[in-house]
Amino acid sequence: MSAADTLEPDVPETNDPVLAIAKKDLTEALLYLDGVTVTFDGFRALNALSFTVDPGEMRAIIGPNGAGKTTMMDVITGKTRPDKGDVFFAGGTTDLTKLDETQIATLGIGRKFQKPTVFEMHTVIDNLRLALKGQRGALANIFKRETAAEREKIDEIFQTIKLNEHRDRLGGALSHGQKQWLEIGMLLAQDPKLLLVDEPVAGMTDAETAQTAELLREINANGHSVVVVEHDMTFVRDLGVRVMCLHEGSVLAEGTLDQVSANERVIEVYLGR
Ligand SMILES: Nc1ncnc2c1ncn2[C@@H]1O[C@H](COP(=O)(O)OP(=O)(O)OP(=O)(O)O)[C@@H](O)[C@H]1O
Repeated sequence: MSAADTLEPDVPETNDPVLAIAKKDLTEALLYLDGVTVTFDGFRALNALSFTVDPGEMRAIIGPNGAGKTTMMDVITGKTRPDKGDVFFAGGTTDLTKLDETQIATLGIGRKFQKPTVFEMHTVIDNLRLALKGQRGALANIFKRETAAEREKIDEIFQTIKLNEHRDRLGGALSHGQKQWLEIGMLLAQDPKLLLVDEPVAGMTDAETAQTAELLREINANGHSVVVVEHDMTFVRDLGVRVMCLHEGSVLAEGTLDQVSANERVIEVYLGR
């Protein structure tokens, strides 16, 4: 199915609820995965995976090890090509499976990997400067005077990630949690429409975990859509968002955390373990 086929305006009305949802979501969704299958040596890491993320939505994704969560992020960011299926962005206008990783990042999809990767030998503020100027590349750029707009943007990010008092410390001197927040700030410098965040609170203290939930809620309230993969259920509860449980490469359950946690299959394959 091509994007052009799917967006054909004269698609006849359908009584099939799945098709009806697909039709509605293609024009309204920020992200739309449709029947995405990824096979590694005959093993299906993703199995006809379909879901949507609305503009401005934050979605939590849970599921047992090997459920396909990382592979799903790899497909969205262009690292892995699906064998089958479509991945549309921005109301179905863009088929991400036709783009490479750089093009997808440029479209406004930012990804935070599990481990922090800040520049340890640079100050916190220089890390943000580098992220802001990333498009222009050269490391030497951080020594050039920033524009008023860049300064304003950096101040805005510091407000959000709450590291203002650590501006002049080296990245490497921050705590694990602070490094994670700095890296999220570095992604915000690129103004992503959609932020993919992989297990952000792994290794964090309880206080850092609670602060991370607050940070992501604020980022979401500022208009960024967020997809966050996480195993920590206290954190997922703090996020207070729609939850999707993946299992064997497909959606096993979707709804509020209470609804998903009460699902017998979710308890059997994941929560009850
Ligand atoms: N490059 C690869 N080659 C072969 N198999 C792979 C590859 N990448 C992932 N897999 C397999 O695909 C399945 C899904 O892996 P994936 O990493 O997406 O799961 P996950 O839900 O992110 O798990 P976790 O919670 O442990 O991170 C696993 O069985 C994994 O071993």
